[in-house]
Amino acid sequence: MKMKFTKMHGCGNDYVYVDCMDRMLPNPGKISEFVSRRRFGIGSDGLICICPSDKADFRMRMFNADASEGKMCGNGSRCIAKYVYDKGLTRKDTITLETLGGIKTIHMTVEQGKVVLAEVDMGQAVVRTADVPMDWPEETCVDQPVVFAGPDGKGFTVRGTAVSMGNPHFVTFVEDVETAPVEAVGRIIETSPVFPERTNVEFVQIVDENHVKFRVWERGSGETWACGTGACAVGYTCVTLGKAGKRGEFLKVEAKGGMLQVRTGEGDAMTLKGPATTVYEGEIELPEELLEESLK
Ligand SMILES: N[C@H](CCC[C@H](N)C(=O)O)C(=O)O
Repeated sequence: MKMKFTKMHGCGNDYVYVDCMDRMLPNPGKISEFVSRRRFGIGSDGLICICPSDKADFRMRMFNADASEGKMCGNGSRCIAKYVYDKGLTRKDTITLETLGGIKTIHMTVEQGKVVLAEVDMGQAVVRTADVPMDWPEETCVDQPVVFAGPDGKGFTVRGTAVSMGNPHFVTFVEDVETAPVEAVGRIIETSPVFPERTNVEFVQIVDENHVKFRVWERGSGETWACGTGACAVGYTCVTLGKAGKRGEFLKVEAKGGMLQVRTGEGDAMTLKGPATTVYEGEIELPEELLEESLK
């Protein structure tokens, strides 16, 4: 089967986008794993399917590079807005998007007929550990020392905050993101039994009161160059702990691949703003085995 796709990214968080308005892909998780391979595939952080919805204008299904399905994707939502507007699937410059993490509203900035910037109402940041989910004795884990098991079996402590943005995040502060042990520590935290559904992990450096930098280890995809839900978890944590930013104002949250802006509003309602970029369109032949597996 040949699959048409569009390669898009938000601050370097790149996905393969497929129009599934008429028909959902068979075995999308496996296709995500296949196309995501950096050297043997198209190369991406995962696969995003644009589907019809009976609750919103469109529906997003997003798959990580390891085939697992994600509940919400901030950068993906912005790119979907660009996709549907630029391709004429909608004429509205504000759309609603159904995700496994709830219905999100996206406002677009259009220049010369194309979307250049999109702002997403990301919903509420939630710190109840039962909702993250996190296996933790307290109702919340805000700036708490958490013990994880190292590869040698010995425990080590990371101070952090567990936040759900529809998907789980663990936010920790570091002196310098360049030298932060993103892969070594990120992988351990991602797969620790402390997070029964695994977690995304953000390493944050304060630059000044209006600007922070972060690197992210994503559940199911490894280190990515940006993460929209992660940026919101970072923005929320910075404002709540008084480390940077002000409630009701945008904070610059800089990812490895570019600048995102995050606002923590009334009732912890989060807003994410940033660019969305189309790289190229293509067509790929999918091996029959991939598709056959879906019939089992
Ligand atoms: N990159 C995405 C999040 C992917 C989430 C995924 N890694 C998971 O929670 O399983 C974002 O922009 O929000």
